[in-house]
Amino acid sequence: MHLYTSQQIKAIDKRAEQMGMSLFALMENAGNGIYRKLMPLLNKSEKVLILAGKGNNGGDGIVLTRYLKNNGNHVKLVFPTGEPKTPTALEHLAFYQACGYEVSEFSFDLKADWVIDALLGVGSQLPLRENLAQITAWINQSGAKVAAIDLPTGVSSDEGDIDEYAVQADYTYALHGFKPSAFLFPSSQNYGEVSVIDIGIRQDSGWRVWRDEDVRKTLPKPTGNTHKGTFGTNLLIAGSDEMPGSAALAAIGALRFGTGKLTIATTKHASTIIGPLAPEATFSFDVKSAGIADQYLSVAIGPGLNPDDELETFIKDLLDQPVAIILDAGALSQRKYNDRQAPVIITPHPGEFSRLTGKRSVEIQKNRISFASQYAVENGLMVVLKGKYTVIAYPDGTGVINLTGNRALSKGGTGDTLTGMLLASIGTHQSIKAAVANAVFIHGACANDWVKENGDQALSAHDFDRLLPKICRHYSS
Ligand SMILES: NC(=O)C1=CN([C@@H]2O[C@H](COP(=O)(O)OP(=O)(O)OC[C@H]3O[C@@H](n4cnc5c(N)ncnc54)[C@H](O)[C@@H]3O)[C@@H](O)[C@H]2O)[C@H](O)CC1
Ligand SMILES: [K+]
Repeated sequence: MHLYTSQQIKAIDKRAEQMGMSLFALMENAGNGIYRKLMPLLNKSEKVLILAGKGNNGGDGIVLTRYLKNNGNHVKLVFPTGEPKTPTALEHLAFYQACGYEVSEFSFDLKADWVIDALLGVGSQLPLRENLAQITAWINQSGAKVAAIDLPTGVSSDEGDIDEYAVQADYTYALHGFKPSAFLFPSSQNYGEVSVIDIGIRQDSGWRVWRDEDVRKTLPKPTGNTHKGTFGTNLLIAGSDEMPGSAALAAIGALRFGTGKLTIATTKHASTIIGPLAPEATFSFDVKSAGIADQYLSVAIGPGLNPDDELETFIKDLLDQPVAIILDAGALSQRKYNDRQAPVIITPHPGEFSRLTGKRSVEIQKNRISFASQYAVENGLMVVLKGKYTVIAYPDGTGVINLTGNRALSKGGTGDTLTGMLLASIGTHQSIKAAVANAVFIHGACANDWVKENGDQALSAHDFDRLLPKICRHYSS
């Protein structure tokens, strides 16, 4: 479940060849792997049309055709843009023909139940040239089920850009690993259901998808030997007279995700509203940044706070303290993060990230992974870039993509709950990377559980109060 850019794939192919694994063998593994995934979906009576391009993506299509023919499926191989040009695709074509199999003429009158898009892969450069746009437009209106090899033709590999006539796939078989565009916008919408095909090379990417098994492996198990002080005291600086609820929602997230002791720094008025919703918390009405590290294990600041000069000065001083800090909402602004040893985590949604970086939200959505990673590395912090496919970028250049969550989360207050969960999480986990990824994963998993029985529009952030106990139990048992 790793991610690779087109450049990385090219380097991997080269290295594999130097190590003795030929491109011919990799292409064989690719075509065979796709065949195995596709077989259970295909009905023997269905007609399959393989559209192969001139590069190695077309070569994968040639191998797939051979396996389908060997199996007795109704399958035609066509080269709508001309015969293959790369040496490896030509070698596979020669073997295909030596097996006694033929290449058919392409025509817009061909009919099929399945179209396999083997036109362009990671070697593609947008926009579509020559007659390709005509062919992809024909695929999209053919009414056939469409499976794309590696990526849908007309979709960029590493960015969210798509050609106007990009293939709209039902299934995409990504080779060796996901390409970034599977999790970017609008490109991800062209992929359909994506799965990764193992082509026999070791996985070595610094970026991957955070999966169920990662959560089960890293989520702390109850040891029976803990007390309220085991995980230290967490400090939540949140809530104002006008926005007391944000602090309450963050407190629910923290308390339900493992905080042993929680102190909330807020206004007296806000405390009267927060108190009944989070009676376990204690309050501080005059918090000072000096000495915070001696009293608290970690600090989250921002939900329900107004971004003003006073807050900015406070945060600057806070950043000098050797304590883990989570910055959200009102605490997110453009600033310098001088060399700090203790971790900083920022949790912007694309609009907030746009304010931090000066980049437009559409550009951010097209490049969520690379922009988040660049910001994390340059500033030495962790970025949780929220939204569908939340990106978690670590300061060492690695990162993970989270796939849990759904539309139900697009509600005010759910982000506050996540901030509280992150605050609790970094106190209970051994690894801070896993702490952040698990909080994001479980937060999304709560929303997934919610929509099993409820309307997505009906989720409110305070529902996490009862969703979290169930979902935590599910992943820690
Ligand atoms: N390690 C792996 O993952 C392996 C993947 N394989 C497959 O190989 C392709 C990449 O092959 P490559 O030959 O580099 O590129 P393409 O097949 O994507 O196409 C290049 C071909 O297309 C022309 N072209 C590019 N852009 C356009 C455009 N916009 N319009 C028209 N024509 C275009 C270009 O000029 C070239 O002629 C990868 O995706 C996998 O499918 C290997 O099989 C095994 C190892
Ligand atoms: K393709």
